Amino acid sequence: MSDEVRRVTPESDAELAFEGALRPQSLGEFVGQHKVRRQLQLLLEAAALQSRTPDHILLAGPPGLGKTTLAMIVAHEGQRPLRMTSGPAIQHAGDLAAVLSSLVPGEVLFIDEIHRMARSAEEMLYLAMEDFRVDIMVGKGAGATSIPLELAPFTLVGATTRAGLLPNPLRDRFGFTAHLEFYEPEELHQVLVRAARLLTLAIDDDALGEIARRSRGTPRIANRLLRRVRDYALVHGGAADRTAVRAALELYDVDEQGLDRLDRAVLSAVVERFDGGPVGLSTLAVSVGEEAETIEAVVEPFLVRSGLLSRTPRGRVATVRAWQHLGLAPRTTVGDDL
Ligand SMILES: Nc1ncnc2c1ncn2[C@@H]1O[C@H](COP(=O)(O)OP(=O)(O)OP(=O)(O)O)[C@@H](O)[C@H]1O
Repeated sequence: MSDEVRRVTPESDAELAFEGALRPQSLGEFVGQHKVRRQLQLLLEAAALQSRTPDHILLAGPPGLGKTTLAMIVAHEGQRPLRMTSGPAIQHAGDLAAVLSSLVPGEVLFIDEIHRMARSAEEMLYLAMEDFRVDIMVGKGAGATSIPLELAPFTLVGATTRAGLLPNPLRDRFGFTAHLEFYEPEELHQVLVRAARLLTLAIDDDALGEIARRSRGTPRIANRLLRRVRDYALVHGGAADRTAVRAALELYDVDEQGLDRLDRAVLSAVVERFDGGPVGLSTLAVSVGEEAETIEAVVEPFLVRSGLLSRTPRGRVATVRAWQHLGLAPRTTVGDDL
């Protein structure tokens, strides 16, 4: 995985521990995503009333929006054990069989980055999700036989940054798919108020508002910037106020709209090197020295949502707002109306 993918995932063990401490434990504590929360609540309550395992759940959306947190909440609210693994850790059907066959009744199985699981394992998962059964192949060639193995009923919670990459048969086996959206600044403000309280951090409300506005609509980034501002105030011996936020965010290359270095590199490439576009994803990725997957799953969703970039059938196009954001006069040819 590239550096920039890691950039939006936890950066270190310290950050993992920090995230763990701030993770909401219940749907009531989970900020924002109102529709998804109500839908999940209904699904969990219905399952509880019927004393059965909740349907399988697919959580889709950019990194850091709360997919892992929601998986933990599903387990916690239903007082069920949770097993966590990830697509890249399942490279063979046997890896999955080992996990599935050791689940206890009612367990929640969380598979992060489920789109990166091996194809052979995917096929095994279809049957497991539908019938709580797998067929284990024993032997090779003409003598190979399959032995059916009954599984304990479980709830699969899959997370993906790229729902479009999942094969339809897999997608169809989830009883519920939640598309997580970027958070509004007011919602991130609430996330930060809660984090500051849990960390017993003295920081003024204005400063929290400023961090919320510049956190790329992402709770993980909001919490991370809060830490950087805390560090800044600590080292400079001043208050954690709006001035400290501005100075800290400038130091970490976060601009007024919350764009970071890579966001701006992509935007500048489309505008300056490709004259506003359209430009294809792979050409764009090469020109900024980044993996296409990172651009597509991490950078673009936020630029599109911010009204700075458009995806068209012919490629990526910078909007008028993008030119303005970079302090340039918009060109006056095709694409300006986008
Ligand atoms: N709705 C929310 N309310 C409060 N905190 C949140 C919320 N969503 C996420 N967070 C916080 O943001 C951090 C990242 O969340 P989480 O790990 O669930 O994201 P993710 O979508 O699973 O990311 P990835 O795809 O990289 O695994 C956690 O510390 C979590 O506490």
